[in-house]
Amino acid sequence: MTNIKTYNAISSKGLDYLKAHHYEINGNDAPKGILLRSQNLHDEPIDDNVRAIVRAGAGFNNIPVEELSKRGIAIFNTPGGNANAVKELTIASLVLAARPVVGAIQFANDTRGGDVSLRTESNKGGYRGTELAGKKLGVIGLGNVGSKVANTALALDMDVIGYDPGLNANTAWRVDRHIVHARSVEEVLEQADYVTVHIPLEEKNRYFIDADKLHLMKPTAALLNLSRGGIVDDEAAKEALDNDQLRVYITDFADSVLFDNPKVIITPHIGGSTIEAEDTSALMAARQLDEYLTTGNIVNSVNYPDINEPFTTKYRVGIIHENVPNMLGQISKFFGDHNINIEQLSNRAVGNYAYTMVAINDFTEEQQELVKTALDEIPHVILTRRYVNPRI
Ligand SMILES: NC(=O)c1ccc[n+]([C@@H]2O[C@H](COP(=O)([O-])OP(=O)(O)OC[C@H]3O[C@@H](n4cnc5c(N)ncnc54)[C@H](O)[C@@H]3O)[C@@H](O)[C@H]2O)c1
Ligand SMILES: O=C(O)[C@H](O)COP(=O)(O)O
Repeated sequence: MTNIKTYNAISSKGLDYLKAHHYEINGNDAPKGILLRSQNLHDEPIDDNVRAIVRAGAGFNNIPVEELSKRGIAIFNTPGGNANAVKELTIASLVLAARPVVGAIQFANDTRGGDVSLRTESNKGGYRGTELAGKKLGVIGLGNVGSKVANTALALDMDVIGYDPGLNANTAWRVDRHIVHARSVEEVLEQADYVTVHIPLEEKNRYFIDADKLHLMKPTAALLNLSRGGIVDDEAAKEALDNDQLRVYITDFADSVLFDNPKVIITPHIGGSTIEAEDTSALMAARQLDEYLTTGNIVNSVNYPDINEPFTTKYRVGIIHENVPNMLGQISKFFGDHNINIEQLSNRAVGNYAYTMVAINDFTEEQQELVKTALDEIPHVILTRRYVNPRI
């Protein structure tokens, strides 16, 4: 049985799927795959046997993607699997930023003795809030989460302005046509009463919301960060709050600099923590992992191009290689030189890496052995795997 190593609490929906497909979970053999959530893999040795790592969730900044890509390890995430959960917590956070609900609950619970009803009723003026309707929400990042937040805010009668220079023809359609597309993030920050950030923690996004950007915001504005610690410069946010340049900051990422601050609300990274989101993400992750390990199909990879073709031949060879000239020429020449007939050849490249899948019907044991060893000798080939179709 193929062993899969797991980290973190992975929903049984995903684990059961793998067990039903003849995988062992956390067995004694060297693992072929890793399934995880937020476990930090940056300082963790990854066994040479590992061929795939799947993040049951969206953010993959906990995985050393570049280093593992050079070793031929395919890395996947489960885009959208927990987006609804984050959307709902973001809407809750908007309400918490508009109405002093947290303080009001605390006050009601702290009320001891006397005429409780009179005491709470007479003090409720101290917990007056504002309404979201008619206010402007700025959404930075209109991906799986941001687009849902933006669309839902329209239904709350908010005006919505969004910023995402990475939208393409496939992703732009998710965003309601009533959402104004800003040309710059500055435009969003200057106009919005509420700003919510839904972007990945990549190097270019570290401290994306820094002191300069905070200065552009209205002093009455609220800032929400349910994307990652490190996307907002928390020290700068604290300073903006202390200097009345920002009204409230809600974050899903604890940072000691923000503790015990009445203008801050911290949740302990629970954006994706619903039963539904954990089930969906784990099942997506398990399916993608099984699909790659058994057919070579790549779906939702964050480091290699996706290729997802029906497995209709007896064999396939998947070749992960660098995205440099003449690789297809050399690969097809290799098969021709060894008298192996190619039924179908698929190739895609993204960034520094490319994936070539060769479909084969007639493939002797000797030829298979050769492919396993000699193909890897072609310069810039990183890893070759052979797949056998169990249905033929
Ligand atoms: N709090 C939680 O539990 C939780 C749950 C899910 C996701 N997240 C975080 O939220 C992030 C977003 O999730 P998603 O599912 O929407 O991801 P996604 O990949 O679907 O969308 C991210 C969007 O951000 C855009 N983007 C990237 N950099 C940008 C920038 N500088 N300015 C504007 N737009 C930018 C991209 O073009 C993309 O459309 C994840 O990377 C993860 O870190 C947190
Ligand atoms: O990026 C994500 O999907 C979220 O941050 C959820 O993380 P978790 O799986 O550790 O809850």
